[in-house]
Amino acid sequence: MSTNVLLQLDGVAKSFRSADGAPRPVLENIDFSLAEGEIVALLGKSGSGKSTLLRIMAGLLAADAGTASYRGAAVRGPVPGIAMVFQSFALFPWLTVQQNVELGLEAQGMPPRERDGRSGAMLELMGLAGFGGALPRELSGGMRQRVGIARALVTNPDVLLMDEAFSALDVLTGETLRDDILDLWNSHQIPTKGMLIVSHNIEEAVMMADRIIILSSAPGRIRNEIRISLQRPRSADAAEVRALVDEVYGLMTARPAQGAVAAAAVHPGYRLPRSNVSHMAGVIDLLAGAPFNGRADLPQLADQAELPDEELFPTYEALGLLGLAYVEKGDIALTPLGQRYAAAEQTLRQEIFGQQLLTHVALAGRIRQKLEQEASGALPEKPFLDLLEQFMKADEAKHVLEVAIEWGRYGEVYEYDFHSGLLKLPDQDEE
Ligand SMILES: Nc1ncnc2c1ncn2[C@@H]1O[C@H](COP(=O)(O)OP(=O)(O)OP(=O)(O)O)[C@@H](O)[C@H]1O
Repeated sequence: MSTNVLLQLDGVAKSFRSADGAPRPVLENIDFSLAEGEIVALLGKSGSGKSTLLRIMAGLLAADAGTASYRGAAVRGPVPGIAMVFQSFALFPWLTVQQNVELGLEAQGMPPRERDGRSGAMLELMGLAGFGGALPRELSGGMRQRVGIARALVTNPDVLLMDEAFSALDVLTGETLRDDILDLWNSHQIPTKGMLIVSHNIEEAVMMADRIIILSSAPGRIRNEIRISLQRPRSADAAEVRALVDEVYGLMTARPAQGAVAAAAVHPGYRLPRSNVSHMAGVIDLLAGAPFNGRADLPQLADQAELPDEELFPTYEALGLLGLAYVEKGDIALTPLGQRYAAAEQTLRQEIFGQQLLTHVALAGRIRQKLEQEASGALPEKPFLDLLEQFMKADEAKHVLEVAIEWGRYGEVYEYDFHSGLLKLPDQDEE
């Protein structure tokens, strides 16, 4: 591998303002480089700043501190040699496939005939021959993302940045597209020299990357780096691949204060993981039963759970927060309380859950306390949203409150009226 550096970040930091105007650090002290010949995957929890980092690299966003450079020159805006593929495809619906693909070439001032030749060749390479005249809505999700990738690659970028490019697609379509891109890369049919991919999918990262970087959250910092020296193409079933998936699982789910001892209450502005109660109960039941009997290797559990990593990680985190299970060295195990939950019938399950929620999730405790202080036992959700917006964007605050409401209703800690948007103490009369 050549040591020519394509992208480099030195001491990069970025904050966004929260609703009350206070800066909220999202990235801190990031040193990173992407060399020629490398594919690097960036993993991290939702909100750890992966997209922000990619946008800084692409010149779409300025860092507050530190520098971003491309081939030694500071990045101060979009750079012609760097192309990006988005999860949402980001196609113009009123333009044909070919017109979408040619956008970047047009911006470069390329004459129509040359554009036509280039886009035609790229459409063919991406398996889209014959679809140039179609509109995006006439295509399947997988085909649309092929257009997104063709649009990025048609400019012959030196560096390709992919932000969860496959996660909106069904598993098989995503894997096929990923393999196609790796084929193009391995066979040098594209001139791209380096790729940086953001993913939620550990297997995808292990299958593609020469290096995996794991970001910690709030603020995002580089927490781990794993080098992978396996030849591509790799087989998902190869023992080395499985071992790496295991290792990365372990690193991703490691919490600083973990173990059988339940964690302290998380801050009221903590981004509660988006896990629903049925996923949590499902994972507990799976873990408690045979063959796991209380402890499982994470990838094995993932196989059995039939849920994608995006759903499982928040669930592991939620179970950890609530002291029902913990993750350790690539395994997940039930705590004694988690065992009790697994053995209990519904009412006791809800009681255990509610108690843990009040003890370990400060937001739930706060809601309950404020409701108890109200003569009517009811409050609008607004003050709680305002509280959360001190720590996160409005749409995230809404999601976090939704999680707290779902968990609180299950644990019978408080009620929520979807019509009035009022939080209430549980109806005592029904007991
Ligand atoms: N323009 C913005 N204004 C305010 N806050 C922002 C902005 N863009 C991102 N953030 C916040 O920065 C944090 C990191 O966001 P980012 O999208 O980079 O995370 P991510 O790791 O890519 O998350 P995900 O995996 O969910 O896509 C989040 O808390 C997000 O709300």
